[in-house]
Amino acid sequence: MAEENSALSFSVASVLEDVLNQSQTLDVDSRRAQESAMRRYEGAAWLRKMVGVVGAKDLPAEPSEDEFRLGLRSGLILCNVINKVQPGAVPKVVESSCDSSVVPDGAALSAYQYFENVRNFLVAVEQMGLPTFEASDLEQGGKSSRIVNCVLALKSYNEWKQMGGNGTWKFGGNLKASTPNKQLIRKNSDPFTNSVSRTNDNSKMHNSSLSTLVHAVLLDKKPDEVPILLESLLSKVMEEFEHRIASQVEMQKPSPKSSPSFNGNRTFVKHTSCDVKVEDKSPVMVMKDKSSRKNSVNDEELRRKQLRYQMVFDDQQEDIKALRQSLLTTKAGMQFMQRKFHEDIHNLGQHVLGLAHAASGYHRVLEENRKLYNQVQDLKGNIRVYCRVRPFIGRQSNFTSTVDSIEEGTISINTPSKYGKGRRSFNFNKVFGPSATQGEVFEDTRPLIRSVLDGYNVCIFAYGQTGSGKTHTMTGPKDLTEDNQGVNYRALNDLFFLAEQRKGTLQYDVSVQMIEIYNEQVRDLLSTDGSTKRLEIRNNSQNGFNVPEASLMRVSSTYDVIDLMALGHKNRVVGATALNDRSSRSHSCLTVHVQGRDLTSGAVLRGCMHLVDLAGSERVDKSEVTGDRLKEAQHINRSLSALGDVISSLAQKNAHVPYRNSKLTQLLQDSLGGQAKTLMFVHISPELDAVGETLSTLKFAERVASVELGAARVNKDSSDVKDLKEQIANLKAALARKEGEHEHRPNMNLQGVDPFTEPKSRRKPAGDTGSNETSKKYRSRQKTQSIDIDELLGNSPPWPPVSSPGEMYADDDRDIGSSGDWVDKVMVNKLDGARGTPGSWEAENSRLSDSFYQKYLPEQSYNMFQGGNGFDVATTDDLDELDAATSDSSEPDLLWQYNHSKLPTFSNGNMSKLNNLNAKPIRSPDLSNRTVIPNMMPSPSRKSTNVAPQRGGRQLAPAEVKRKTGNRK
Ligand SMILES: Nc1ncnc2c1ncn2[C@@H]1O[C@H](COP(=O)(O)OP(=O)(O)OP(=O)(O)O)[C@@H](O)[C@H]1O
Repeated sequence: MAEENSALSFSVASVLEDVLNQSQTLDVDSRRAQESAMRRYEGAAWLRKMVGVVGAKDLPAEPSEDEFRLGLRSGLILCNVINKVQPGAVPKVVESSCDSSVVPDGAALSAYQYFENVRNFLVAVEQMGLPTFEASDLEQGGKSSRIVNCVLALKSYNEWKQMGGNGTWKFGGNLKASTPNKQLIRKNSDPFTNSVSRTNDNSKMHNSSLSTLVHAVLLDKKPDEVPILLESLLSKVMEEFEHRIASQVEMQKPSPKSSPSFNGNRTFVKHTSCDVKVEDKSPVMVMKDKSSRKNSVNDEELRRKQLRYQMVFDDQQEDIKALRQSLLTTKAGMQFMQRKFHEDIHNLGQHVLGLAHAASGYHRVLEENRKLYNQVQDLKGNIRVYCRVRPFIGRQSNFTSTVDSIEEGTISINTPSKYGKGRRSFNFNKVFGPSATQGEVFEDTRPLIRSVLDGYNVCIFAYGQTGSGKTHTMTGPKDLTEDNQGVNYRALNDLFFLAEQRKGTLQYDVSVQMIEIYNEQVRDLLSTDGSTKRLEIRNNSQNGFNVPEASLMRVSSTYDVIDLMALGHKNRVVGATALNDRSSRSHSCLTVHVQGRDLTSGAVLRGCMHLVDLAGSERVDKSEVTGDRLKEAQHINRSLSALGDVISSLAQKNAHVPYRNSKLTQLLQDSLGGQAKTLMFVHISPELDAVGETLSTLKFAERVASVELGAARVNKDSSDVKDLKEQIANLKAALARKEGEHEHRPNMNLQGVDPFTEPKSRRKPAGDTGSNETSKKYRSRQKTQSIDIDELLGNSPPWPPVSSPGEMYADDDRDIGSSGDWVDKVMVNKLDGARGTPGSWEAENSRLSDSFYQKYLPEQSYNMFQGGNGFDVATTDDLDELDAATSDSSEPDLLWQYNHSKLPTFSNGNMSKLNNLNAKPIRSPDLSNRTVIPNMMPSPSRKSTNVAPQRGGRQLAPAEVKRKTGNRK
């Protein structure tokens, strides 16, 4: 409403203004007419003055335009006047012959005459440089103002001339006075005009300029004109006002022209509707219309802008559409990519899983390979070699080690320039670093212990330079605890543990011996009297293992072993050198005999194990030994050198192996080149100054590792085979007696008689064993009916040795054979008992032969001895295979024995045996039917049950051991 009021008040002011402007326009026109008349009158007056009233009788004093034009039409007045101003300007003036009044409108003169005067006048005027006019201007409708202007210019010229004609004549009249707009412009200083202009400039000035405008309009008006003018003005105002009101009302209505979408600006609409009326408006209205036009232009511009915006908007819509489309496409693409990505990730995951699987498989395969490698080694019968690095001891902890790295089975040694600077790697079955515990070291040895119980021969020996830790590994340190016990204690402990576990099915007897080889003499470390008897090493026909003829002590618990070993270690020669304050000056060997009886089948398993702690090789310049120590060192080095020779020839597969060159190699003969399971612990010292010894030790160990053993065989006799063996032994004994009687000699040389137990190479030369001492013992044993078959055969010193458990206890005069441990003796005793009349060889032989042939020759023994194709007797090899299948050995050992029996190509010279074996059934039903041996040939197990247990099985109290032994150190 306020807006409407303001629009209304504006309209009143502008209406009034418009009215005043209109009246002003009228006023200007009248003034213009007045001015023109005035100039005309001035011209007419001057002309009349110049030519006289008579001469200018056709020209009234205040002529109208027509009168002025007609009065001058003949040209006479003009020519006469100009000749007065400029004499001779028109040389000849055609005068009128008659009174012009008679001929109205100059018709009395001919047109030609008039024209000549006019023309002459115009030429003269032009020549004078005065403004001219057209001759036609003198005619009706011509522009009289131009004629007036020319006359006034002539007048001015005349006046200038009369004034003296000084300077340049300049006409002050307005040559273009006929142009009203110019005149209006020239009159811009007029308050009215200013008012309009200001109104145009600023509508706020309307009210103030209005009074000025009215004042200006009325200023020069006569008093009697004012009421009429005001009346007209007011009526105009009212009329315009009503018109504006109507327009306002019209504007209130929605205009069909106005676009609803185009901001609905009413002012714009109003001005648009007024556009057509601009020409009819007052000056104020014209200004308003101009404003409207301007608004219209703005409107157009806006419309164009709107169109542009619309186009831009449309374009943007299109773009948005396109963007949306591309967004959708991108989204779909992204989803596709995402799916693809997930698929790829999944595939990648699968691939990684596959790889991980493959990797774990690869590791499994590696592990498997390692196992297989060991198995192949086992199949090849190689000696296992474990390497152990001694830690720095005492104050050596900061010393640099020669050991560069240790990885599973590989040890790398940094070699100084002297040995070809760089690194040298050695591969063994296992390498134990300086931090390896006694328990860890034993863990990898355990399967071999189990093998002993399963009837295998085992040899574990420690090799290395002096002070490298051999005794530590095999026995332990000086201050022994359960944790730092060495292999010997742990092995025996395990044996008892396993024996205990198996006691429901197998009954084990365990006996130990302990010897040392000191200065090339075999000495009994468990001798009760502390003597240093020289003993021999010989083959035990029971298990085919070279064993010493030393005291055989039955043990039934770990405590027994601890006591006995304490005794043995006391007896062992130990001396201080520059390299080791407790240097072992001898090779020591703890031999463990195990005999297990199957409680149901009666089969007997015999295992034998050497646990050898070698004396250390030493450079005497380093060990700084003299006297006895030097002599010991020389013996030690010589025997180790002999061991090296044996290893070399075994590695080179020489036909001849020099076992007999030393007691040590004799002892280890079956362990190195036989059918035992052998493990060597090679020890090295970490010190830099020992690197030479370390390298040669490791090279030696590598060589040992390459030595191929014969296939390990289980020492198991079934009841039948055992009985057969007993029969054979009896036959041998009978034969020997017979021959002895025949030759009247008590000792017989039966060399080459026993094809089963004694290889030719191992037999001693005739006469070598028949020492007086032995003969005496033999004779004394005869009294107690306790003899050894080998003793009987006379080709070796008596076995078991004189320092048997029976002899260990001087007050116990028991029969060695009565313990039932060793079959040979049991058999002999049995035979003796059965024989009734000792020495009756014929009768005995006849009885044995009868018995033997009745039982076996027709079916078995004949074939067995003759190699015929009759009854298939299970040979030792058959039994080995059977054992392999039934033994509760640890897996590697089972594989060992199984593969050895199955894959003869890896074993030496067993092909023919295995071929036979494969052709035969493993266990013949007939054989099982024939395993029962008549009463006259009781099995050792039965025999043993008849024999009262002796003190050999009792645990030896340390005090008792001490009492019975002397300390040689
Ligand atoms: N693995 C080990 N951990 C701790 N100490 C060790 C280890 N091996 C050896 N020793 C110590 O090193 C020293 C020498 O060891 P040890 O007597 O066993 O050597 P050796 O090879 O038997 O020497 P030798 O040949 O002269 O008899 C001993 O004091 C021993 O306790």
